[in-house]
Amino acid sequence: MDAIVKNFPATGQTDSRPTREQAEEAVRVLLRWAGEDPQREGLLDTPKRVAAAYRELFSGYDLSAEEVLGRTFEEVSGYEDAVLVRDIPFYSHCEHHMLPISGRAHVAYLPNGRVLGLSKIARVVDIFGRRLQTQENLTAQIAAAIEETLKPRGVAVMVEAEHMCMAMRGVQKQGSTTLTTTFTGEYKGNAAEQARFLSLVRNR
Ligand SMILES: Nc1nc2c(ncn2[C@@H]2O[C@H](COP(=O)(O)OP(=O)(O)OP(=O)(O)O)[C@@H](O)[C@H]2O)c(=O)[nH]1
Ligand SMILES: [Zn+2]
Repeated sequence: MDAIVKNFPATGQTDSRPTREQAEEAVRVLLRWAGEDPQREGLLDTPKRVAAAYRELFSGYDLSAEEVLGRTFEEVSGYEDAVLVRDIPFYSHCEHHMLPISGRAHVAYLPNGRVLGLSKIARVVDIFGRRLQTQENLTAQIAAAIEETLKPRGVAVMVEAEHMCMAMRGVQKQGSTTLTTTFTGEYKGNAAEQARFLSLVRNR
């Protein structure tokens, strides 16, 4: 849990960040490492583009899930059954190879008098997705962020994803997906609630 909390809210270390020029130089080194000539015309602007793309792909370090989830609604007319947002698409990058992970997250919670704006759940998936991740940590961080800010009766998160480090290289198994789940509160140890979550996710 410590690792989860440490990564939350944000870990944007702007003080120790290299300059854009240093980042671009690092891209030139990797281009040479790949066997390319960074001075080739088609590659001249590539370091600049890659540095900019990195700011976008890893923008989750500059965002705080706590801030995004801070606004909750209390007027819910006594609604207390599960709220499920399923099929939230996301891209992330594995922390082992820095290669893409693409998948879908399904997030449910049991309200405790307060609910979240639905888009905020998808935003939280993006905040943690746009960091270097393992799928296990991504799943646990989404659950922990909702648990700690909304304090619902329980949270259920399922992530299904394909890892390019397993598809494009290494063991080269295209199309295999990894499934991870985290359950907190009333979902934890409650097989019936978990089964209901899984069937809501699965039944179209
Ligand atoms: N648990 C977990 N493992 C991951 C995730 N993303 C990638 N991996 C795995 O991390 C492992 C890293 O293994 P290492 O043996 O250190 O690295 P490697 O030699 O590049 O491994 P191979 O991919 O088997 O070639 C691999 O088995 C990857 O499939 C993830 O989200 N969760
Ligand atoms: Zn990997």
